Amino acid sequence: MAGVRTFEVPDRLDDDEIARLLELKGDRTISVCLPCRDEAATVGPLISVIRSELIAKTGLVDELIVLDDRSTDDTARVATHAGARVVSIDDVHVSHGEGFGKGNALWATLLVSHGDFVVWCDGDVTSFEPDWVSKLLLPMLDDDSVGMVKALYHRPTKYGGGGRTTELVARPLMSRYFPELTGLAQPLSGEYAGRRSVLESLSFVQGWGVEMGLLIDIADRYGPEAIAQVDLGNRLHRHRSLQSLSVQAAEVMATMLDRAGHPPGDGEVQQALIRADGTDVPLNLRSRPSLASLGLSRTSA
Ligand SMILES: O=c1ccn([C@@H]2O[C@H](COP(=O)(O)OP(=O)(O)O)[C@@H](O)[C@H]2O)c(=O)[nH]1
Ligand SMILES: O=C(O)[C@@H](COP(=O)(O)O)O[C@H]1O[C@H](CO)[C@@H](O)[C@H](O)[C@H]1O
Repeated sequence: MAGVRTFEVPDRLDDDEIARLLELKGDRTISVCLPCRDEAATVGPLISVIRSELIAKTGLVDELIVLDDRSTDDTARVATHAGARVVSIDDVHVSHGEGFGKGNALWATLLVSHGDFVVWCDGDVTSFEPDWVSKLLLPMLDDDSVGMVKALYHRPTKYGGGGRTTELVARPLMSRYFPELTGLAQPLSGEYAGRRSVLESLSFVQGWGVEMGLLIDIADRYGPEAIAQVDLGNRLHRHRSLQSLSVQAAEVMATMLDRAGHPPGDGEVQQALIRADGTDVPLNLRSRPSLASLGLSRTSA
């Protein structure tokens, strides 16, 4: 069975490898986008290192955007001060209607960025290395048939393993319905790169189902071999409570079951996670249409 491809990359990219990467890039452009909701505590150093190592030093990255998703902390000020272009989600909503969630933020970054390739990174990562961006780009710059590159990493924390939603929801459902994706170690990883022409052809689930939706749709449309993964080493990030993660799990599950052809049965469809005390949390299962379907495509990298 065809599946996703794992590309070997060196632990550290030396000057020769960076030079080769720049040659492969040619005159194509690269955007790094950070979706952020209340990430003032961690986003500054991320921006600084991307600016100094990937923009000023090598010129690999052409554009750095922080998408501020209604932060109530100092994210916008910190990000502006560190040198990112900060886009408020409210400005996107003025022209495209209101949305919510991580997927909505990612879709907005695709809309406002210009790169032929887009690299995403979560704003709460504290183990970021500039090589991550280079490694995520390598397979796509080298091979035109690769449309998306996901990070594969190790999580040296007490939570261990692949992450709780990954191991308890995404992986079991991949095994059952999408075996062609099971080779992906970190399907939910927030660090990944995409080819604009591919990304613009896809709709984006607005909530936490966005990563699984994109992967399933790319495999369906372009074949699983259009998806690659590269090893980025160790990753550290903030951990949510189980209570909060259960909403993420419910949205990932709903996205996967919908795409597997198992939407909820007849009768009233529950679009909420119902807790034992009877309270319910609405699930964010709406989608943003592909940019191509809106006539908003930019390039064809
Ligand atoms: O509605 C949302 C939810 C998340 N995020 C951002 O998406 C990334 C991933 O979210 P988070 O790290 O909270 O997920 P977790 O790793 O805890 O599952 C982070 O940069 C968040 O700030 C966002 O912009 N809007
Ligand atoms: O993998 C998972 O199960 C969750 C939660 O991880 P933890 O159990 O807190 O290590 O984390 C994923 O989702 C996040 C939101 O998009 C991303 O930030 C992580 O990269 C991703 O692994």
